[in-house]
Amino acid sequence: MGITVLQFPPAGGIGPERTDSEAEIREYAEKCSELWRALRRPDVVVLELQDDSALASLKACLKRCDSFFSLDRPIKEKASSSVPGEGFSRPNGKELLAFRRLSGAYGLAASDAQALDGACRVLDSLGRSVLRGISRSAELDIHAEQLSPLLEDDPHLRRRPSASILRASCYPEGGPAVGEGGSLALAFAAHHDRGVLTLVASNQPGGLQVQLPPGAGAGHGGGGGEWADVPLGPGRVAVLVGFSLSYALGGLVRPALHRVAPGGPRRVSLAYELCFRPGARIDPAEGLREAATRPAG
Ligand SMILES: O=C(O)CCC(=O)C(=O)O
Ligand SMILES: [Fe+2]
Repeated sequence: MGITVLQFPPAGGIGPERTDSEAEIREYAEKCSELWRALRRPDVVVLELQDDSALASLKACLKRCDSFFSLDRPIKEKASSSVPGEGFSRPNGKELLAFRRLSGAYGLAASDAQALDGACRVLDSLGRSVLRGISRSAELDIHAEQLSPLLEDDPHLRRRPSASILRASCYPEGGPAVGEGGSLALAFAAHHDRGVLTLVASNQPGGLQVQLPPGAGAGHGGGGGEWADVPLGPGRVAVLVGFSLSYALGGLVRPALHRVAPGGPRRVSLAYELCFRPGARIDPAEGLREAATRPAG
């Protein structure tokens, strides 16, 4: 396991729908295979955004979140929600602003809500293009839209809160303070996400880490339990596989164990957990029937 940095989706579009240049289609197909092979190794994929307006939305949203987290506590608490896990909260020693599209504005300033909504759109579309990309890889080769019906339709069309959620987090400098209670360490605890993919962005390069499986480290054949730094920063988005995708693809890709490294500077990040829609029927055997009967190669 390691880190693969990839320019995806390639400049100018999401795929062959947008071009009839053979060279561009070939480049896209190669990127799809690279993406799949990296996730399957398993590596963490760091996407380098080619779309300036997507890059600008994420950067701006991160800056807004940074300002929000710098406000006085009573102002932030106005954005608390009665819905568990949404709005502003302080779970386990970090500060969290969890935003579900169409769930409500959580008492946020309109411009903050707009910035979070914009980041959701960018990361949602990026997640979907990753799913389309891996489906189109020569190795997996299932229909490009096979996973799409399992995702939700635009929440604005359905007029119902999104299943996917954006978590803006602010981690304190230095990590959990000793003596403040054991639960504080949970903000920095290693975990897997349950969704399809989690897309992580931060204007700061450091902080996110993934755990290497046994044997993958730089040491003498060992390496289990070593943590690898995931290089972020403006224009970069890490793609972490969650349990739902692993299940839907019959275990062909594994969920990524990740954490935020304790002991670093104060850090603000966005993590968008792309989820299947509620009630989606996921049948890995059916979904992979064709792929499974094709000779490996
Ligand atoms: O803040 C990060 O870099 C990661 C956050 C995360 O893992 C999560 O919200 O599930
Ligand atoms: Fe996570």
